[in-house]
Amino acid sequence: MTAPHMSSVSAAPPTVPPLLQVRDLNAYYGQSHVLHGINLHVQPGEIVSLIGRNGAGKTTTLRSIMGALRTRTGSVTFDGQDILRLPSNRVAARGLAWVPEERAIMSTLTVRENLELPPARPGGWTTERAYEAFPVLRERGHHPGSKLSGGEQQMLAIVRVLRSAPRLLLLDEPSEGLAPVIVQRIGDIIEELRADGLSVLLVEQNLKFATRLADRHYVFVDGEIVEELSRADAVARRDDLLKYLSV
Ligand SMILES: Nc1ncnc2c1ncn2[C@@H]1O[C@H](COP(=O)(O)OP(=O)(O)OP(=O)(O)O)[C@@H](O)[C@H]1O
Repeated sequence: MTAPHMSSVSAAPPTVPPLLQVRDLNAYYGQSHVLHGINLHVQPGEIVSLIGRNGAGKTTTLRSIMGALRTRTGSVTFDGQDILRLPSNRVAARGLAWVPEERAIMSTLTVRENLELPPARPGGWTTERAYEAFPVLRERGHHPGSKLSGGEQQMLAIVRVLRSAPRLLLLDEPSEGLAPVIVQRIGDIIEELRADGLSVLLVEQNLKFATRLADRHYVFVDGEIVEELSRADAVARRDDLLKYLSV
């Protein structure tokens, strides 16, 4: 592997202000310093991926942005407003929605109850729209969340947060452990969301999925970003990226 370096992204510099801007983010679990000066941004309507092997700091970055991890320093702005000091419920109220790796659905509630529980906002997804996107959820409407397959749980976890009409969706490994046909369908929905103007920050270890969807990629190694790649760079440097992901 070549020495880590920041490659220049071939896309033109952004002409509109970023929707999300993270500057010099450092995060800690107790005495353990796990993020070391993370700088990244997401433009309106952009899909950006965070890639890197297990433990590189991708999930911690999402948790830090959402305010689920409070022990961090630096700057996080959303639509030009500082959100670093806000509790996570107020971060969500600004228009960020997070689907964690463990798919936060209510296991004892039915699919329909899961869909109807989050507060609805104007422009947010209705239950009918969720059923149109993933018809299997309509078939499973009366089943408890605990009885769903992994793919069905992932679909439900994504559509239930869309009820709040977020402007930025943070997805943590949405393809993990799912059959290729389900991964394909989730990718289709993410592309539809982007077409509707939603921005997405995507943590992925599935390079095929990440390179299909993302406009730009940040490569994480040991709590730092060592590369920023455009869509074209990521395709051309696929073998290097696979090395970053291998254990
Ligand atoms: N709750 C925690 N307490 C202490 N250390 C943690 C905790 N969660 C994560 N870590 C450590 O922080 C570092 C970054 O982990 P993080 O989960 O952000 O990595 P990741 O790139 O998302 O990988 P993964 O795909 O395994 O989640 C790792 O060294 C991990 O062991």
